[in-house]
Amino acid sequence: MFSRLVRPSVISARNFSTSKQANYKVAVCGASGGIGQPLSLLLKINPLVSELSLYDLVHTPGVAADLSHIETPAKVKGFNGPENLKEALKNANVIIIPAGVPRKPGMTRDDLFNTNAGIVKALAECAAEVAPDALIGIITNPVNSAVPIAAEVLKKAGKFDPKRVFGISTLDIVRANTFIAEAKGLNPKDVNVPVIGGHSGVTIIPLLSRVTPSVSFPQDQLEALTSRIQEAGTEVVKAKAGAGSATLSMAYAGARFANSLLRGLKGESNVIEAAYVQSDVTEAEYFSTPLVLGKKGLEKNLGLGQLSDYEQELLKKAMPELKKNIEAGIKFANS
Ligand SMILES: NC(=O)c1ccc[n+]([C@@H]2O[C@H](COP(=O)([O-])OP(=O)(O)OC[C@H]3O[C@@H](n4cnc5c(N)ncnc54)[C@H](O)[C@@H]3O)[C@@H](O)[C@H]2O)c1
Ligand SMILES: O=C(O)C[C@H](O)C(=O)O
Repeated sequence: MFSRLVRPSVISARNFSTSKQANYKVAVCGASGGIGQPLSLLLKINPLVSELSLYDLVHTPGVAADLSHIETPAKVKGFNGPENLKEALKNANVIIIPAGVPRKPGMTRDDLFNTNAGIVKALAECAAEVAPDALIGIITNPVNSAVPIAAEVLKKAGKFDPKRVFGISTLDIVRANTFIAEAKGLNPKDVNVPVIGGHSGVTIIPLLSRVTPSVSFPQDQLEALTSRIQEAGTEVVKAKAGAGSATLSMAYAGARFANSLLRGLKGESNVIEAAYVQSDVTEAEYFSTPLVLGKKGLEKNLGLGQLSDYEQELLKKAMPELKKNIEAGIKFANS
């Protein structure tokens, strides 16, 4: 169903086969926000979710009441404010974090660090205490630094398992699939573009030499498409003109990733999804590559695979920025 998330069956959730149902508690931190609300909606209609826990500083009672009227089995509860965070996260199987401020035109994702780093740190501290076995998916920017922050916090608490902490880079893949399908007149649901690296500008590395179905482009078009994928977030920030960044496409991407985590937990085989995780495939300590997901989270890192000369160059350009972002996250968490 959700492997490419929205097919018509998703809209008519009552038609879901009951054999797909399972009992997982999913918590969304930042559930009242631009991403949090549509993401929570998509999770409410996912048959693998039995309990949906909505945490934010504001508005969760209203969002929870609204979603709770949808005719699907998932029980929805809203939790407002830090005093209710523990209850919200307690025994969660999956925690998805879109809490924090988004960009305005002219800002980089790094400009969000000062505000968002502390938010991710506090949420990870609580997860370490009350949901140490949860799979944690981080949407909050800058993702390149936010994941190392969460990892360091969990390490300090003695609860870090690199198989359970993920930076959600799915939107880069969703966009790449869409743009390549448009360029070649294909149905996007049939297109798979591997995107590796991190989640900002030059650290986003689309592997257009490895698209399925196989496609090729003259060098100028290859460079233009690569650059559009790398700057797609900024394209949305500019179009929203001060009203934030991507929310709806991110909710879709976040729901697709959460669904892959849940399918893995449930024991489905061959669940493959890329994410930004602790990694030894390059000299960067965190890196996004395709992963096999399973009952304990990350089961196998599928690595870089073969890169073209152009992609090798992109990787070389990404590395200094990525390492700097990772270092900043580690330093913050330990300061
Ligand atoms: N990974 C990606 O691909 C990707 C894509 C889009 C956006 N983002 C990032 O996601 C984040 C959220 O974006 P948005 O558009 O939903 O923003 P938003 O401002 O609409 O929503 C953020 C929500 O977080 C809540 N929040 C703030 N501090 C909190 C805290 N301490 N605990 C819990 N909740 C808290 C706010 O109350 C708000 O409801 C931003 O950092 C944005 O850059 C990432
Ligand atoms: O661009 C942003 O600031 C939000 C997000 O990272 C995106 O890629 O849309």
